[in-house]
Amino acid sequence: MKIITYQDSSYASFVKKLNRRAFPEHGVRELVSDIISEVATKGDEAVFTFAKRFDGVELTRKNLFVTEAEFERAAREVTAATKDAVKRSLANIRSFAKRSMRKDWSAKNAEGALVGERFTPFNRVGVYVPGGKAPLVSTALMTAGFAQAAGVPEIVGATPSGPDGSVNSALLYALQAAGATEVVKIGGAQAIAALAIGTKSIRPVDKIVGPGNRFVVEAKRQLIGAVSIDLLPGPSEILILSDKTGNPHYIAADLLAQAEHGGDSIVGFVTDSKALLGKVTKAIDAQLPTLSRPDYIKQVLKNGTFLLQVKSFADGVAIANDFAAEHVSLITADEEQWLPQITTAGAIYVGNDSPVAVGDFLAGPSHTLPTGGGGRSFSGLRADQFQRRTSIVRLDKESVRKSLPVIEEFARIEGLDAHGRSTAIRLEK
Ligand SMILES: NC(=O)c1ccc[n+]([C@@H]2O[C@H](COP(=O)([O-])OP(=O)(O)OC[C@H]3O[C@@H](n4cnc5c(N)ncnc54)[C@H](O)[C@@H]3O)[C@@H](O)[C@H]2O)c1
Ligand SMILES: [Zn+2]
Repeated sequence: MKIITYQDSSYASFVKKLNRRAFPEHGVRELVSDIISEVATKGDEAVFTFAKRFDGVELTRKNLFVTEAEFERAAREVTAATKDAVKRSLANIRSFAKRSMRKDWSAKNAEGALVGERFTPFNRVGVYVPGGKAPLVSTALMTAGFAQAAGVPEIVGATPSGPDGSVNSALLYALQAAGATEVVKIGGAQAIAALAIGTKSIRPVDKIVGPGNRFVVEAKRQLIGAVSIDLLPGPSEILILSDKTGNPHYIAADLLAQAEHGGDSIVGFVTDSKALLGKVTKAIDAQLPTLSRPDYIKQVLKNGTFLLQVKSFADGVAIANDFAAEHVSLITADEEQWLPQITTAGAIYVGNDSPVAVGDFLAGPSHTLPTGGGGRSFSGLRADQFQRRTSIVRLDKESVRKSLPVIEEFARIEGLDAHGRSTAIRLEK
């Protein structure tokens, strides 16, 4: 853990680095580009080769997709408690999704033409569910669940299988409950490429959503155009910003929960209270031995964790906006003042009693959120991202008459006679 205060000489340069931009890593960019070319030229065969190389599984056209029998077995194996948890989480997702969906509208413009927007669900989307480090059952709900709520008829789940070709039962159950109509047992950049470009066995999709490791994220970035995507959600992260009213035990617990994601996760704590910083440090040490993924946690504590003492709470807010964290926890006596000022976070958890874990699993908004500084330009996954928007325009003679002088002027400036003519002709007897 890096502990830094505003009085340290390294403070300024450390804070400057927190203002990040997500750039693709050099080696990853080339590797992913090669994987995409292979899938584009060799199709299924390339997919099978990479599945063997990276996931150690022998795939063929026969076992590439989850079968009906596998879905049935999963539903038998899953406990009633799991089914109930999935059901309750999906209920919150659906009601959240319903509210954030965009609705058709129409209105008259200044010339009296009818203009409006119509929203229709995408026909076929791919939902990537990471499978490398943990069976992310909740991620299946937090992606496919929104596509389902938006009325997408074909939802293709993709998740890497284990070396024996199986997929975790709870994950399969959740995917099906959240509306997946097919599940293909592949992961990594090759899965994204296959979904975007299509192979003999895998029909291409129109849009790909969902988080993943650096290979998955980079593949989504490179394939924009072939498909649209949601955002580039990479390794999970948290920034907890607290004044002296923060509960150190709760804060430590949230930091450790985030560290549990392992890998390149980033965990930050920012406070203007020296006393709280000391208490949080102690609480982390006290809680750590009681947790079950010590290796992942220790790795993140070593490489991706910082505790920062700022001079004023306003400095902390500025840092939070620069850092643009996936999750921000805001704990302050003056919520009314500070909450509106945090504008780049994927999600904000407010107050001592709002664990990020509840947002991960149950609250309603998708936990698929921008990371790596992406929060400055992207928002988290929402139901309206599964709606295609089409604008609609209808004129009558009267609105054509009122529009004509403006059309003719633009036609003249741009040298596009036929444009002017196509409008004027409608007023001829
Ligand atoms: N931001 C969010 O909303 C959010 C939500 C959930 C998970 N996540 C993140 O998603 C990530 C999941 O990563 P994961 O690794 O567990 O699962 P993953 O499914 O994303 O990646 C596993 C796949 O990567 C490929 N791969 C592995 N090593 C490779 C290599 N050396 N070269 C090329 N390809 C390789 C393999 O094909 C494998 O199938 C984590 O970082 C987690 O924090 C983010
Ligand atoms: Zn989490």
